[in-house]
Amino acid sequence: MSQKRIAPSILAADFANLQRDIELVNNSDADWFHIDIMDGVFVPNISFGMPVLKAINKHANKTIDVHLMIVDPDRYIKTFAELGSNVLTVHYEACTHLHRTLQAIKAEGMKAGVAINPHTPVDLLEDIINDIDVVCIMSVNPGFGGQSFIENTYKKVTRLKEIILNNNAETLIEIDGGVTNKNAKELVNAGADVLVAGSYVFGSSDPLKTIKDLKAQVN
Ligand SMILES: O=C(CO)[C@H](O)[C@H](O)COP(=O)(O)O
Ligand SMILES: [Fe+2]
Repeated sequence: MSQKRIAPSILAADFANLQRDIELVNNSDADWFHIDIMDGVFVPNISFGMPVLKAINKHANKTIDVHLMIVDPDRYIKTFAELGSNVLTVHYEACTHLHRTLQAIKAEGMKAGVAINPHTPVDLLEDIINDIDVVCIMSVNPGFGGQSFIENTYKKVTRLKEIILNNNAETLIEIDGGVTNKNAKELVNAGADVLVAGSYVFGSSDPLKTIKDLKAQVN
């Protein structure tokens, strides 16, 4: 079985010491940088935008996983490719022509991700599962870090794994929101491949050790 990945969410980093926190992730057992872009329209919060991603990319030496919480993401696919994104994830709820959006992301050389809100059933992705590289199951309502994990997520992971296997797809399952050492193992047992962790990592007294322990716990 392939290694489970840990993706620290930079939303929870110390922005006044961004380079330090990026180097910390570089030197850790983490696999991906998870970058949350919020527009204040799709979600009731604004995080940061292109100049900050550009600065992150200058120092980061791991896969850049960009989670777009913005309306009409097609407008910025090319820009995010130019900024060095490796995985570009759009929200199911923000796309009218999701299949076309995924094709456009791949045409720019990136892996294509689809995030779904807690109220969106995973079954809605079945017909396009072979076109999706990563499904990001939101285990909180998007917009903020530091929220409590929604327990119904386990059921969604199990069902999505079934859909992936039934269709011989190679899609990765990513979980985003409220991930800690309390739910990581059960998520992976249900079929999760990538665990995003923001406040659990950067809010801990020793983020390097927290990442190391989380990675060891799920592998
Ligand atoms: O997409 C997100 C919020 O919309 C973040 O990636 C997520 O909240 C991670 O933060 P935490 O681990 O603190 O819940
Ligand atoms: Fe996210």
